[in-house]
Amino acid sequence: MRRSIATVCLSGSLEDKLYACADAGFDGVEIFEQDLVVSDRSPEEIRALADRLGLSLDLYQPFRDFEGVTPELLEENLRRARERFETMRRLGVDTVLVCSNVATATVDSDQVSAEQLRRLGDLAASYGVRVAFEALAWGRYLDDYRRSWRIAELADHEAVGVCLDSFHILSRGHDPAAIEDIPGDKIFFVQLADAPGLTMDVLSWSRHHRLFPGEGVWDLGRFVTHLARAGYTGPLSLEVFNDVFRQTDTFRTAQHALRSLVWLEDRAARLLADDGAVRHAAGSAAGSTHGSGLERIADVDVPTGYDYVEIKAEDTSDVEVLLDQLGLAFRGQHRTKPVRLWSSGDARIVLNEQHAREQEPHLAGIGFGVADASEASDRARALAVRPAPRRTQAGELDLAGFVAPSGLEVFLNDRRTETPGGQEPAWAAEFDRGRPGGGGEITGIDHLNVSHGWDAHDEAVLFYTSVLGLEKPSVTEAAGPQGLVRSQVMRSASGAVRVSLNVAPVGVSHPEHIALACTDVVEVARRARDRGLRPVPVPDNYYDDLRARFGLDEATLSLLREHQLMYDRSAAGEFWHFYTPRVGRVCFEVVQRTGGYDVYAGDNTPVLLAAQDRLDRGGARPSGW
Ligand SMILES: O=C(O)c1ccc(O)c(O)c1
Ligand SMILES: [Mg+2]
Repeated sequence: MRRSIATVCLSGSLEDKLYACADAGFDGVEIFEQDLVVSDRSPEEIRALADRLGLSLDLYQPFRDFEGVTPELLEENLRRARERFETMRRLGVDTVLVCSNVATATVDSDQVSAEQLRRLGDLAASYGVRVAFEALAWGRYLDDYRRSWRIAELADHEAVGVCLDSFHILSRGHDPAAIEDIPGDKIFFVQLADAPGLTMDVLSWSRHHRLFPGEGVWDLGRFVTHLARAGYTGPLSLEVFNDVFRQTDTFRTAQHALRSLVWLEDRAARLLADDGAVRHAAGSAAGSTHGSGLERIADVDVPTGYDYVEIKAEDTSDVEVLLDQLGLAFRGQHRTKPVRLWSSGDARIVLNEQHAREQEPHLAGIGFGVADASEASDRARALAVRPAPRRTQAGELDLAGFVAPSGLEVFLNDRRTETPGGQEPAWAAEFDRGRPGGGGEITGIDHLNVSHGWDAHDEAVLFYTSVLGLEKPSVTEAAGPQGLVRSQVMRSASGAVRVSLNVAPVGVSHPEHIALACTDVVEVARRARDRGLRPVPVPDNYYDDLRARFGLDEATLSLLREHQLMYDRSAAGEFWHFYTPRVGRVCFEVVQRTGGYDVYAGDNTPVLLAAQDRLDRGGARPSGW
């Protein structure tokens, strides 16, 4: 389907926006009126630029407060409309979005609104313009798309149809299935936005918090299937009012936006195909995706586990001290690069000193095991993800790598070899001169906690959703001394891969951590202490709180206190864990899950943040203590 975007989604001047949309690969744009009003380019110049860039101008919007008014006001509104149609003629745009009256409506009547829209339709037709009527979620009388369609139907004018905007429909909890009752050719335009699940007034939610499809809580794939079944063939257009995207780089945001549409089309096409298969089995011929115009891309190949985590620094020796204390073994040095591998069980940590001058230790890459790396790479390429540069020597495995938001490199590998200790990623054979893999208590990587700036978080959510097929079960918030840290947990359906995406407070380099799974956290902590590790200290107040919350016995509490362990419990099981101090920007967490405990001890995060802050300040207290 044609891909379009409202200029209101992006930062910059109207020309900047057009260049960025064309560069990202959009087919067309909606001109948000204010973007034109504040521009020093004439409508003719904008039209010529769009033409040169190969962009169609699909919609002019919004025309406000038209229907449900007194006869005197109607005449004034028609005069306003004539001026706008004049502008549209100069721009060469043939569809105007008219949103339901929020300010001046005094008549709550389908008949009256329909008659007034018919008058507007007559005027519009004389300019060759079509009117797409949109029910705003906060319209004075009209806030439901089913009613806007009823009114457009009553208006019974070839130049009057509806505009459907997923935000207004889904924010009110209205069932989108009734879209299928609207003839496709009367749906004149479609606007798409996702949103976070917030409880607030719909106007503020809409104007500040909309997200690109795939980044929020709504099933927009399903929404698009209703449009396809209604027979809609016009553009799918993003209309995302969002305070962050109004500030981020125009070109980057346009690319990010297009990725959301590519993902959405694929998802909707797959849902249609699945529904079609069901209908087919039930004996009906309907439901084929043929003709829906929705483009499918390569299958998603959800990672089956972590191959490795890469830490990069000019000097990684402090990290190696920590790994040794935790019981991982030095597996070897890479044959041709200043790269070293440490491991225990399936926990593989790659330490990279290549091209890392003056860099402190930080999380630089994640390797995932996938079933078919070439298919997974095709998908990433279809989603226009930038490939990661990699220098590979003859005889070395050429892993497919991609750059995730904030520069983290994600590598995908499907080549494994049998070793005496079990299966291993094939690239591990490129490391030698070390000891065999440790078979200690550490068994693998439990989860990763990665940080993004406030301006890259939503893009990161979309990356892990669209490229790797991870789900986003929950959002948590933890208060730290330097600000609130918001975390979006992303995980594979099996739980084998979990990545928690943190939004760091502005100006704070929030620690990233690698959580290692183990079979006996007390033993790991004991041995680490014998080897000189001082875990992140946990205050006594925390243990008092644990006693109050869980009624733990004194023996358990003193064991926890002795090893500076933290604890959590759910109906399904227990979670025991501790953190190492950080080295550069990274630290390690060691975790032991028992039973079916499947979350992340979110209540313990503020304890970590406060303790880490004390360590960063060298334990200094304000003077007077
Ligand atoms: O917030 C608004 O006013 C507004 C304007 C035009 C739209 O299409 C819309 O969905 C919202
Ligand atoms: Mg809209």
